[in-house]
Amino acid sequence: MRRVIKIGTSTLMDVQGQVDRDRLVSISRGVKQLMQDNQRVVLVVSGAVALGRTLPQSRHLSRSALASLGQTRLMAYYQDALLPYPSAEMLLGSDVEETGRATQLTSTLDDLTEAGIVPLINGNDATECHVGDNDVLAARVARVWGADQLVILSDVDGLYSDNPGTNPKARRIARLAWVTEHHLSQFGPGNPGPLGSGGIVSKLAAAALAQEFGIETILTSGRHPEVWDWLRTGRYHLATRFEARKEFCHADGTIS
Ligand SMILES: Nc1ncnc2c1ncn2[C@@H]1O[C@H](COP(=O)(O)OP(=O)(O)O)[C@@H](O)[C@H]1O
Ligand SMILES: N[C@@H](CCC(=O)OP(=O)(O)O)C(=O)O
Repeated sequence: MRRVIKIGTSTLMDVQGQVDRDRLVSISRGVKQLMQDNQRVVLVVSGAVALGRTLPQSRHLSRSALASLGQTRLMAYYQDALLPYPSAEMLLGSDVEETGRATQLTSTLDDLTEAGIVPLINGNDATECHVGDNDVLAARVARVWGADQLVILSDVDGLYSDNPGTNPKARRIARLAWVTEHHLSQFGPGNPGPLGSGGIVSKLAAAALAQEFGIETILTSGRHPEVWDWLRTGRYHLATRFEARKEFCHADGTIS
């Protein structure tokens, strides 16, 4: 089982904008359990900008400078928490699906995960800064690597009929077979929470990209410690499951 797991800023940080250490421990314990089950895990981790903001030198810095400042901290937190498994850092741009880059990325991810190393990926904010990048970046990595599943851990336990932060009557959608243009406009702009950046629309866009390649996406909250058991058993109690399309488009453009 190859999984790409994206962990949003809102999962790593608490409401005061500091790293939630208990949650970091719970996330890393879950990742280690998957590794012990011989599963291959690639993490796409957000939080560099938010961590950069916690530092005294951050005043007047641009978003990309904040990301560079916070990135070393972000890696240090995950690196420590994942021990004894070693981790490896990658900063990737939006061009990962270009042929030469995709081949190299796949073999790098294969080498690392075969050796029991956890790749830690973030968008390269020094050269590209797009809001909500990491949801879509995670989907691109999942496509290139041929992952079986994309998991998006956010602060919300799935896609709701409306923003659950502002509409208490919003209902969670447990399964979605097909993300369409209609969904993208229906849920747009999908206001992010106080710490996130892409909101629900970037998660839908990521799920749509994954679906195109026959990869299912699980969107749930990284705040539930039980998430890791759900991933191991395949029973997702509080989540939206974006089903993998039965018919899908291969990297060479053929449909089967
Ligand atoms: N229809 C919706 N369903 C679920 N969440 C929504 C919806 N519309 C807006 N949101 C908001 O999107 C937020 C998650 O996006 P974001 O803050 O970017 O998280 P992350 O940091 O995990 O990327 C949720 O906190 C929620 O308030
Ligand atoms: N690369 C940025 C995160 C960009 C992003 O997509 O953030 P989020 O919406 O919290 O997943 C950072 O590390 O702060």
